[in-house]
Amino acid sequence: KCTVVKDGYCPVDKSSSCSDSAFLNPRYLFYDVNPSEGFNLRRDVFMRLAVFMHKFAKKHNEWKLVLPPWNHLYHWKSDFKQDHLPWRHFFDVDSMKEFAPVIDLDEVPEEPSEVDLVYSLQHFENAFTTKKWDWSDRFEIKPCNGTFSKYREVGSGYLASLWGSLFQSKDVKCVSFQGRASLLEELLDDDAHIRIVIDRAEVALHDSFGDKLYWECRRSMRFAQRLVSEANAFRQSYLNSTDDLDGTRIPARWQDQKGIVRKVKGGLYICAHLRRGDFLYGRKNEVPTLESAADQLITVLVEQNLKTVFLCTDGDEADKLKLKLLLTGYTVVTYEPTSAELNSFKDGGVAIIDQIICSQARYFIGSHESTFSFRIQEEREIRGFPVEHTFNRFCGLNEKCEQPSKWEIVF
Ligand SMILES: C[C@@H]1O[C@H](OP(=O)(O)OP(=O)(O)OC[C@H]2O[C@@H](n3cnc4c(=O)[nH]c(N)nc43)[C@H](O)[C@@H]2O)[C@@H](O)[C@H](O)[C@@H]1O
Repeated sequence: KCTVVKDGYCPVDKSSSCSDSAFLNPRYLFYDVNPSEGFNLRRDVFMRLAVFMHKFAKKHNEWKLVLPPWNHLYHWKSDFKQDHLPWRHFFDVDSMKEFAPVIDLDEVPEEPSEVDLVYSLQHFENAFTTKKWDWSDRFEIKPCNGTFSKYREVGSGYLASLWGSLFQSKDVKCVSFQGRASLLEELLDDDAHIRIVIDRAEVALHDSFGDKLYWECRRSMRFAQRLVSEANAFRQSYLNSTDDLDGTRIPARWQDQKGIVRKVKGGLYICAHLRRGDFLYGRKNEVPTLESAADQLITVLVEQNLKTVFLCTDGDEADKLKLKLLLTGYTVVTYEPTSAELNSFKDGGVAIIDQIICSQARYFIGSHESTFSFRIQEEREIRGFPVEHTFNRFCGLNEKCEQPSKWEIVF
């Protein structure tokens, strides 16, 4: 049954009777991210590791990258618990497996409560304060800085909280780390352990941001089909938008997409991603007042000769109502799940549905330095929108406003 050794590894789900030593003696690379990071930065951290695994697995096909379950994130405001969600709740993990050997935690045989070793990444001390900065890629096992308090010595090992569960680790090593994720290869090469955790994985950087491999990995991150279906049904019902009408259809398999022609029109609406929440104080100069946001939207609507805005925001009901009033004469559409739908999709799924609807709009305007907006821009790049219809953002009232960098897709 182990049919494929394409690109040097067998996709794990097709491998049950493979006699390859990789399947007889699998090794698992777990990872975790600083708990305060949001959903869309976590997706970016995943990509850094997935690109690394894509290359590493060609030489060491016994390794699988284990996707850390999603635990209730700070931004998930619904009051029901949203813990231990596997990646397949949000993403098409089978599609992701076609890029790199990744598995959800519950696919690890005998889900472990014990790992062999945690490498906890940390920045070099004074890395950002000394004037003489050493830019070279490097790492060094060092005494642990603040993050070490996360690990408690118990008996001959350690107890650690990883992705919201308690784990025992035989050992913990802190690694001052500076550079690309592929530097991890040197750490793993010298190691004979079976279950290794890379904690604070966000410290590792992209091997190469925005190159062909980056985009292959990004294209493989298709959303879970039920979220796509829900977004598509909503588009059809409330925005008269379908892939065929809008010309936004892409091949069913990401591997079959060979390029884009930047002629895609999209649905007859603009999408506004208006980040509020913690941005109201964290990015207060760049967040527009609602009056200013409405003015900026009217300018775009007139320019694009459109009458409809799909509003996607983490603002509250009062914000949405006020914006609707400020846009009287235009139609403002929002995706409002029933409580049963919210319970089923969860806050993260609803956010993805918002993102999917935005990725199909004729024109997109997002929020300054929001990774939520960045991921929408990437989806639109995959569909082939003209760049000027994608890389736009709201400006703060008194800000010297620069538009976002144009990170164009590469095949
Ligand atoms: C500055 C940093 O910005 C980072 O936010 P930023 O990149 O926008 O993007 P995220 O890291 O994804 O965090 C924002 C979260 O807020 C919710 N959210 C934001 N906008 C929308 C929306 O339009 N629709 C829906 N349904 N949900 C939204 C959603 O849960 C999303 O994952 C933060 O994660 C960090 O904590 C920090 O504040």
